Amino acid sequence: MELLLDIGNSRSKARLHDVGALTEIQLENISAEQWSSINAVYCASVAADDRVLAIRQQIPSAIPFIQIRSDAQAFGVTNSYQQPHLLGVDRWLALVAAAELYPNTDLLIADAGTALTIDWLSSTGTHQGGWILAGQKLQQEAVLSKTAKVFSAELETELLSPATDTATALYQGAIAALVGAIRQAWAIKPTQLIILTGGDSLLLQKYLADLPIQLESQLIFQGLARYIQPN
Ligand SMILES: Nc1ncnc2c1ncn2[C@@H]1O[C@H](COP(=O)(O)OP(=O)(O)O)[C@@H](O)[C@H]1O
Ligand SMILES: CC(C)(COP(=O)(O)O)[C@@H](O)C(=O)NCCC(=O)O
Ligand SMILES: [K+]
Repeated sequence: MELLLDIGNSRSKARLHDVGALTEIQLENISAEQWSSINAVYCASVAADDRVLAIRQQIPSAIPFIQIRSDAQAFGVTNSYQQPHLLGVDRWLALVAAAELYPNTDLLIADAGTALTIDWLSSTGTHQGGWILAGQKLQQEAVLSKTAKVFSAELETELLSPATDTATALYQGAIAALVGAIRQAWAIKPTQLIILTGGDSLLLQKYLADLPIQLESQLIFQGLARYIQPN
């Protein structure tokens, strides 16, 4: 069994990997018995090194800790960055997993977390580049932090429509930015499929129902799993 870690800028997520099956788990809930059957930890982090260090301290030191980095090429996927290691490892792993799940298919991959990333992957496994923009919360926080009279509220709306109060206007503006960017990406370079992942993927899905969307909530973990070395 292996422990897979996805350390994002907002939160850390963990899965136990057992012969291909992924089970959600909280690091602090892993029992002594479970630790004893974990052969290795595979970690993908886009967060600061001190976050990784703090997490590492919760892991028995005898277990090998393998930190995955973006490659120029692996598993039939080619990175488009001139300096491949600078592509976020979460974006890299999403490409690796998507190429395996949807072979011979050109894809747009949108990862809606702290940031929204949008990446194009050709049917032959070549990353063609992508975009980074502020995610749902950051979109709102940017406006809140630089204005005096805008305020927010806990909201959920079903449709995008002209808003007639401040909090809804801010919320819908944020959703429109994300949905708009995904639609714009698809408009300038359409693909057979759009894969949505990340904490806000479910939220965004309902505003994109007319597009060929596939939700893949475990994409980063599926990418990490490809790096598991046989014992
Ligand atoms: N259980 C949850 N806990 C925290 N955030 C969640 C949860 N479910 C969905 N979200 C949404 O997911 C977003 C974070 O997405 P995630 O992909 O985990 O980000 P990151 O990888 O950048 O840490 C939050 O902004 C929030 O809107
Ligand atoms: C763009 C990101 C911040 C997204 O991270 P997340 O929203 O998942 O926390 C991350 O992939 C990153 O730090 N990338 C490095 C820069 C790049 O990909 O070009
Ligand atoms: K992201």
